[in-house]
Amino acid sequence: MTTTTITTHGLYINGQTVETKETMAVTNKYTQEAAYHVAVAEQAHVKEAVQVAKNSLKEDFTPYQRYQVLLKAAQLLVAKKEEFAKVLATEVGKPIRESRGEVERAAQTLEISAEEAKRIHGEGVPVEAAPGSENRMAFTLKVPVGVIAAITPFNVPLNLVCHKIGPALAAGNSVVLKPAEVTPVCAYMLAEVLTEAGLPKGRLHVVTGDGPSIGDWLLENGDVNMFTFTGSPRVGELIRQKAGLRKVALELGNNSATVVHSDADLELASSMVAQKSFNNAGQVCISVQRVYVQEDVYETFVQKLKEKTEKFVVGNPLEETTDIGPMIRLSEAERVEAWVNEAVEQGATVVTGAKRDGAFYYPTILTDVHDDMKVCRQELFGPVVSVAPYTEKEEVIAKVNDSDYGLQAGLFTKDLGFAMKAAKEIEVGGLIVNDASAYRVDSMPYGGVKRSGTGKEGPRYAIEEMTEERIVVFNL
Ligand SMILES: NC(=O)C1=CN([C@@H]2O[C@H](COP(=O)(O)OP(=O)(O)OC[C@H]3O[C@@H](n4cnc5c(N)ncnc54)[C@H](O)[C@@H]3O)[C@@H](O)[C@H]2O)C=CC1
Ligand SMILES: O=C(O)[C@H](O)CS(=O)(=O)O
Repeated sequence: MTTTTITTHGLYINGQTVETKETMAVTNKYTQEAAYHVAVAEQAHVKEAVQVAKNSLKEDFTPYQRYQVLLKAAQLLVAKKEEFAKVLATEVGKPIRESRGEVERAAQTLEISAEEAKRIHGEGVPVEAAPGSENRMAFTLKVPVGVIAAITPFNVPLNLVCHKIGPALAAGNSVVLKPAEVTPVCAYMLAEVLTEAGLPKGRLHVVTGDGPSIGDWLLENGDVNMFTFTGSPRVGELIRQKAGLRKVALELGNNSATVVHSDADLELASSMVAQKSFNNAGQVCISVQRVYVQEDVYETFVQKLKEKTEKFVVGNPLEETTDIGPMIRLSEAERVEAWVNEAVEQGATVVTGAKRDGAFYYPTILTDVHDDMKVCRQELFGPVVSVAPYTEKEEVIAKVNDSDYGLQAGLFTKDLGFAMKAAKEIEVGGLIVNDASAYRVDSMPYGGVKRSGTGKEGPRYAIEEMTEERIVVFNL
C-alpha cells in the first residue's frame, strides 16, 4: 500500500517558516481531495509580520540590489517552471499548458519589476520661475510608501501575486501578502524562490488563513501604509471603507465585452473570442462575457464560434490535451448553471454547452440574450459567453458602456475611424483592437474604471501607486 504525504506550509514570516496550532486543507480541484495543508494565522502572527516588515525598511536595500534579487527570482521561476505549473494545475484546476503560461508570465512580471527598480526617479521642478523664488531650486524624490498589504484572488495566484510583490519590492517597500485561501501554495513557493534569490529577511511575509479575519487584522493595523487588492468588488469596497486615508489600489471585476464589426476578419475574431472566453474556465476578469456582432455577419460568426468551442477538451488539468478544467468550487459551477438556466427561462438559446458535471461547467454559448439577464449584466466569472447582434456603431458603443464595470473591451474592425471613435468613447481602462478583451502582457498599464477598480498595475504603473512623490526645495 502506498501512502501519499501531504506537505504542510507554515506561515512565512521574517524569512522563516512558522508553524501554527491550526492548519487548513488546500484541495486538488480535480479530485476534490486534500492536496496540501497550510497554516492558519492568528492575529499575533499578522501583527509580528507587519512589525518586522516595518523594521526592515530601516535596512538598506538599494535599487541595484532590488534589481538583482528580482531578476534572480525570475530566473529561478523559469528553472522551476514545471514544479510551479503542477501546483497551479492542482490547486487552481488550471490546465497544465495554461499553468506553464502563467509561470512564464510571472517570471516576466518579476523581470520587468527588476528593470523598473533601476528607473525610479523624480524630476527637476522649476520653482525659480515663480516670482520671489529666483534663488531657489527644487526636485522631487520617489520614496517608498512603507509597508504594503497585498491581498490576492484565486484565479491567477502566481502572476497576480508577482504583480504586487514585484513592483512593491522594486520600489523599496516591504510586503505582507495574504493569498487566496483556496490557492495559497504557489505564494509560499514564490517566497522561497525570493529568499533563494537573496531577498533580505523582513521584506516579504506570507500569511494564510481566514480571509475576512486576516483582512481585518491588516486593516486595523496602523503600521500598514497601503493596501493593494485584486478580487471581488464586494471585498474591494470593504477595504476601501476600512483603509481610511491610506493608499488603496483595487483591481476588481468586469463583464467584458468584445465587438465584432461587419468588416472584421471573422476567422481571427472567432478564434480569439473562443480562446479568451474559456481560458481558466472563464475565471479571468477580462474573459469575454458579452459579444456584440454586427448583424450582417452575426450568423456566420456564431457558427464559427460554435465550431471552435466544440473542439475544446474538458478534463483533468494535469493532462496535456486538456483545454478546460474544473471551476474553483462546486458551488461556483452550480451558480453558473443557475444563471444559464435562468437566462434560458427568460428566452436565451443555448448554441452549445449548458452542461454541468460536478465542478466542471462545459463551455457555453448563448444567443437571444438581452442586456438585463444576469449572464450579461453581472460578472459571470465562468465559461459562458453571450452573443447578440447590433446594427449601428453608436448603438454598440452604448451597449458596451451600459455596464457597472469598465476594465477592458475588445473590438474587431478594419475601420480605423471606428477604432479611434471606440478608443475615445468606450469607458474602460483598456481597449484592445483586433483582439478580444482578455489580451494582457505584463508590462502594460492594467486597471479599470467604474466598479472595476482604481489604480493601475503593470510594474511601471504600480510603482507610481507604491511610491510617494516628495518635493525637496533648496534656498540657495
Ligand atoms: N481586476 C483584476 O485584475 C482581477 C479581478 N478579479 C476578481 O476577483 C474575483 C474572484 O476572486 P476571489 O478570490 O473569489 O475574490 P474575493 O474578493 O472573494 O477574494 C479575494 C481575496 O480577498 C480576501 N478576502 C476575503 N474577504 C476579505 C475581507 N473581508 N477583507 C479582506 N480580504 C478579504 C480573500 O481571502 C482573497 O485573498 C472576481 O470578482 C474577479 O473579477 C480576479 C482576478 C483579477
Ligand atoms: O484579470 C485577471 O483575471 C487577470 O489579471 C488576467 S491575466 O493577467 O491573467 O491576463
